[in-house]
Amino acid sequence: MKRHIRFSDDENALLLLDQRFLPLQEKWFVCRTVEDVITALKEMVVRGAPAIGVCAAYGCFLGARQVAELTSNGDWRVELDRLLERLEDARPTAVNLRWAIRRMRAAQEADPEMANEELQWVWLKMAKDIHAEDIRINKLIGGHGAAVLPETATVMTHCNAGALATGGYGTALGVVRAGVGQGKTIRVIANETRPFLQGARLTAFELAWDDIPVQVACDNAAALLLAQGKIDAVVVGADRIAANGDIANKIGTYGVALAAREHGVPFYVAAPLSTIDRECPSGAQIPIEERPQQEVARYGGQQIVPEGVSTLNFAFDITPASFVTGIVTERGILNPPFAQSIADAFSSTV
Ligand SMILES: CSC[C@@H](O)[C@@H](O)C(=O)COP(=O)(O)O
Repeated sequence: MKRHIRFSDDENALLLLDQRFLPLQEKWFVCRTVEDVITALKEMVVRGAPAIGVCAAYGCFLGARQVAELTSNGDWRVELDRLLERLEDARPTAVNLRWAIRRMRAAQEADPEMANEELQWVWLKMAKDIHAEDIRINKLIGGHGAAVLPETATVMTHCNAGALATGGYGTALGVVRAGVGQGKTIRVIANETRPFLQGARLTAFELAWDDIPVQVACDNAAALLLAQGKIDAVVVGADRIAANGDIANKIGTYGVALAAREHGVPFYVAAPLSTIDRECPSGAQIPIEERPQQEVARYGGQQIVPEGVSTLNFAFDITPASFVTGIVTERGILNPPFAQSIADAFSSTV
């Protein structure tokens, strides 16, 4: 897969492969300000929890640069706070957004008198490091997850937890990529993932690009495919994982987990530790993003719901920890009971 998040030193801008137009068109969205990054996140130019975190880190740098141009002396810090608060609100469920901004902020708080120019330098370097680190972590996740897949496996995925949803390589699709790299014969059934069609458009696009066999199925075929014994493992990503192991992921994930449990198919969640929110005791405290009604009411630019009829557009659901076979992280696979294995993962060093 090509690199879809790039910082151009020549243009001094963040360039994002615009996922709204994939797989039909390759267009690039240019971010020069925090507002551009907020728009990119809200409009889903870029999406997927780890990718959102990487873009937020670059957004901090763009914010620091922008306030240096607009304000004088100490005022820039106040204006920067305001911009970063807005950035943090761009998408409520994906915790990597808050995680990245906190990490950037910690560097500033360590030296509160730091001049704007120096902060820009520090933050651009940090954003590039977070980006590179995410790819490295995805590869570790991939290696751990691939080890539990059979030599020949059909994997069901939901949404897109691939290179396009991360700094590169992918979490759930990182497991698939690493499995193929280990010489296993892996094919993927990608649930189409209404309404934004991340599975049909993005997962299929990036796997086909890498010559990994993939078929797209309607979301409502998932239970049938699991009942027919056609799936060896379900592997999905996560937007936020609570301290007890409850998982927030793309709407429809919970239904897939229910059917997988009923039919004895292992259900793995692949995510970096930065997706685990230890301040969130359970899934009940995870905010579920509601998106514009139009995303459900329209399909391919056409209105498909009668005018005047409202729609429900919850972007995520919560899969209880009891349905999860294992959480695949960069520190290995966490097993139930997750409250304990999550706490252990944070206390261990690699
Ligand atoms: C590696 S990405 C994991 C999740 O972020 C992914 O499965 C997902 O639900 C993304 O939702 P999205 O609304 O497309 O940002």
